[in-house]
Amino acid sequence: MVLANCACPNWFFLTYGVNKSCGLDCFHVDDSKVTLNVCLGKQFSGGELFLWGVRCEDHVNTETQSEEILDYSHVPGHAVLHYGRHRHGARPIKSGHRINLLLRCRSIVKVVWVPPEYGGGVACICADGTFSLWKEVAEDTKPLQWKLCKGFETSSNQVLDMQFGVLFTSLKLVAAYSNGHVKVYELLDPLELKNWQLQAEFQNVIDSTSNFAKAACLSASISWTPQRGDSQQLSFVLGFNSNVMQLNFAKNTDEITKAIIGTSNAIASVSAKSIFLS
Ligand SMILES: O=C(O)CCC(=O)C(=O)O
Ligand SMILES: [Fe+2]
Repeated sequence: MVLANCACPNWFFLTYGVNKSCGLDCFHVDDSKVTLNVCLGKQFSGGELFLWGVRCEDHVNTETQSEEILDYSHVPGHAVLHYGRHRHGARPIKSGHRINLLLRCRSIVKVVWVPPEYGGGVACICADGTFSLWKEVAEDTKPLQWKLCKGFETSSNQVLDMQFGVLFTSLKLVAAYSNGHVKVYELLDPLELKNWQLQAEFQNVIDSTSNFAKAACLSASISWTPQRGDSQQLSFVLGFNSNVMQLNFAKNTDEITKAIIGTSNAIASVSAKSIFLS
């Protein structure tokens, strides 16, 4: 199983002809940070690429301003590089055939299986710091495919690490972000991998960042503590590396943040080292 070719197809060829084109109905955003679209040939007319402005996930269907509209006629041997979130599509081919190489830059840096009792799926962190959940779709005649279940909103912060934690019937997911925040999500419906609720959010370097306002995390590593007996508490340790030397040195012992996650939603107390949910 090669996930890179399924969940985040990095590159593929497109062939369009008069009866096979993308058309206005395929107006879309790509599942990538940036897309490189190289026209390889051959002879064709029509098939222009139209671009209608960059939008975030929540505003993908908002109005287009006239100054945002850009029509580009493909030229064999030339390439276009655009943001994945730049809304775009291709007009129908009027004659001939067009072949393009599409390279979607969104390589995977980490995959984690969803615990088996919650179905076959994986979480992916991509090199651009985005983070999503994918489910296997098996159809008899077709090769195994991966379908996007949930893309987590990361704003301009990158996800550095994530891990699942299982507490009785509840599935939790903890993610560490480049701005030093840690988010704990809970799955609301065990049968619906897309329904997650943010249960807690905290700063993992809470004392230190007030002194170093611009501190950011460069890497992080999370591990859930093995559960003992029938303990009703779940905890994890988080190690991180920040861009502020003093944080990594002077606060050496604070690099490990320990969080105790109980069964309900409220944060009872927060300190540099411990988060208690009760
Ligand atoms: O046909 C084109 O040039 C654009 C195709 C495209 O945007 C895509 O496949 O994602
Ligand atoms: Fe596209």
